[in-house]
Amino acid sequence: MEQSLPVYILSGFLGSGKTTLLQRLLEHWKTQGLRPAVIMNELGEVNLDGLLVEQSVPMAEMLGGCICCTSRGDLSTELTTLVKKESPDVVVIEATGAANPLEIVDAVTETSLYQQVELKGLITVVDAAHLLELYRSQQGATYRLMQEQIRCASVLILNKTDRINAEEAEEITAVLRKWNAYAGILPAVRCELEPEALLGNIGGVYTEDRDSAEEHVHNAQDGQAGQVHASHDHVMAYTHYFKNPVNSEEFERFVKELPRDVYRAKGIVSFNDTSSRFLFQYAYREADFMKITPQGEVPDVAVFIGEHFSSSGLRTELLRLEKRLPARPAAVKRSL
Ligand SMILES: Nc1nc2c(ncn2[C@@H]2O[C@H](COP(=O)(O)OP(=O)(O)OP(=O)(O)O)[C@@H](O)[C@H]2O)c(=O)[nH]1
Repeated sequence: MEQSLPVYILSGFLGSGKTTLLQRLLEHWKTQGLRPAVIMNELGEVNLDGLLVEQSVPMAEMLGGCICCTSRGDLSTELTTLVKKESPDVVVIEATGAANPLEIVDAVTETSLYQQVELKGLITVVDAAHLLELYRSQQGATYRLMQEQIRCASVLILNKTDRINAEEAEEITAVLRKWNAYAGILPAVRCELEPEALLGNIGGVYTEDRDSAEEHVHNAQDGQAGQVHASHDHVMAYTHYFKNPVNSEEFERFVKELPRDVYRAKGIVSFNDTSSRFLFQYAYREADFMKITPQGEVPDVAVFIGEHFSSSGLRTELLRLEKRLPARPAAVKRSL
């Protein structure tokens, strides 16, 4: 009998470390002589994470929206096309951090009705510090979405443990165990794990609360609270294309001072005071800048993802940094 194609879903909140893990998994499969392929979904209009994946890896991109919100058929079609065109040995679907994984599970299982694909597991990456903060405040749509991503995982990576202490690690591990009694919990920094240990730890995909999820979806359609599908309809993305380079220090300050409801940002920028271009990352109030020489034509662009933030406010600031708007007048002190 023809062997079925293993498919993994990578889930986890925005900026938790999914792409970091994806890079490790791809590396692992390639050293085993396998041909992995990726389906990447981004809320912004450009695939910046894709730049971090080696060009030889076949990739299908679904940009500008969340796969769990577009029709399931779209993902199913992408998967079918990718399999036919590239004949991979393994496929990873990296969902936007705002996606509800159960919808993606559905799309993959739908594909397996007419293709030899087998959903091997749903890996959820958790930002330990971010979850801990939300758990302590116990509210908000982000909290509910994280909870959902954790509940249906077949293995959980408790990532960014460098940002919490041992007691906090114990506290958050107990929370994960409470929400998901079945999945293995693997603590990590930068998703540094033995891929064998990770893949070996994957049980089946836990969809036992599928019925209650369906119920929630219907509730969402009825406009009631506590929805699953609509759990992230508050999430928005703003994509900014730069026409001019900006000053590196001013830009770093801008990133550092991003409003709190922007919880993820990333982009490629050219500075007028450095020779190289930079890939910048911002996740849960931590920023990272990395020199980059992108292959092919890649514009200078930044994507901001968050809840109900003012995209026009960000745009104005960025235009100022680019000197496309006059600088803000210095605050005038009132003299008595
Ligand atoms: N401190 C710390 N930072 C990390 C760790 N793992 C990843 N990061 C950083 O967190 C940022 C986001 O990591 P990604 O792997 O891009 O996260 P993601 O989940 O793919 O992000 P989205 O695709 O936007 O949802 C990057 O700047 C990483 O370098 C970790 O264990 N500790």
